[in-house]
Amino acid sequence: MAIVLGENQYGKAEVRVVRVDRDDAAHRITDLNVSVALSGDMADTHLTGANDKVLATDTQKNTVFAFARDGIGDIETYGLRLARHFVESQPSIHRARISVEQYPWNRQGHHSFARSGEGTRTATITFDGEQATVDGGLTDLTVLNSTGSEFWGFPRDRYTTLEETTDRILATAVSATWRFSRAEGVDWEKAYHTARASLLDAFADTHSLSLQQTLYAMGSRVLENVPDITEVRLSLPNKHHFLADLAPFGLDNPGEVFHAADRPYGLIEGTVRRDGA
Ligand SMILES: O=c1[nH]c(=O)c2[nH]c(=O)[nH]c2[nH]1
Repeated sequence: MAIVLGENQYGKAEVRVVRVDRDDAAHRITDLNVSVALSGDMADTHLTGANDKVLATDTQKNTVFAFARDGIGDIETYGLRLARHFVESQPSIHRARISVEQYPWNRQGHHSFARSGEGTRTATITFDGEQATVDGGLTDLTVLNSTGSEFWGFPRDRYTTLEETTDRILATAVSATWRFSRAEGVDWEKAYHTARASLLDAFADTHSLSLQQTLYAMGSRVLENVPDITEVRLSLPNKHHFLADLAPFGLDNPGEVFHAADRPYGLIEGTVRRDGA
């Protein structure tokens, strides 16, 4: 039986780069975690150890910092620059994938910032020498509705103990990834902020009969508001809040005291796309 090398990729993961823009008295901070994954003509290094086609991951890390010297701008543009550079400068590299996480900081003063808990912006850019693909997104955007959520009408079998409810807390930490229809001519900044606001608005104003229904509403809202986005993938952990039983202490609990359970949690995932995308 012959043994062959299968799919492979390599790169520097989680390069933490922080840029300070000092053009004005009010500085700006760009705080990123950048991962590079390259693939191409890498058989030799795996089969014989010849490294003449291997752009060192250390060089990749240096490139991430060097490209930040000219300014970073939005992470989609920065990722596109890096992806194109690796493929176009190294004949042995046929495909690059750049994944970027951006941590938000809120301004406290001209040169003082507080790390914000309002989610992490993400972008993944791939370039194969001809075609570039851009996925935007966000993670860790934690949201909660203290009413306006029901869950009932589900099947009951011998193992079902969950009570039906017409008023519960609905909470989740949103992870979303959206696919852009093109890699040029998009206002990435505007698209990100519109998509993010769409997710938040749809979460807040959907009277929820299930987290699945809320997921669909959130994805639809993004597609309605951002024409350049063709598909939204959502991963929504159901952060359960169980009404605490205070009866043993002789106390009632009219929906005021909850146990915020950590695990297990329901995990609701789905894709909402334009028909034909
Ligand atoms: O919104 C929900 N969807 C479910 O599929 C589910 N399952 C469950 O136990 N609680 C919930 N809530």
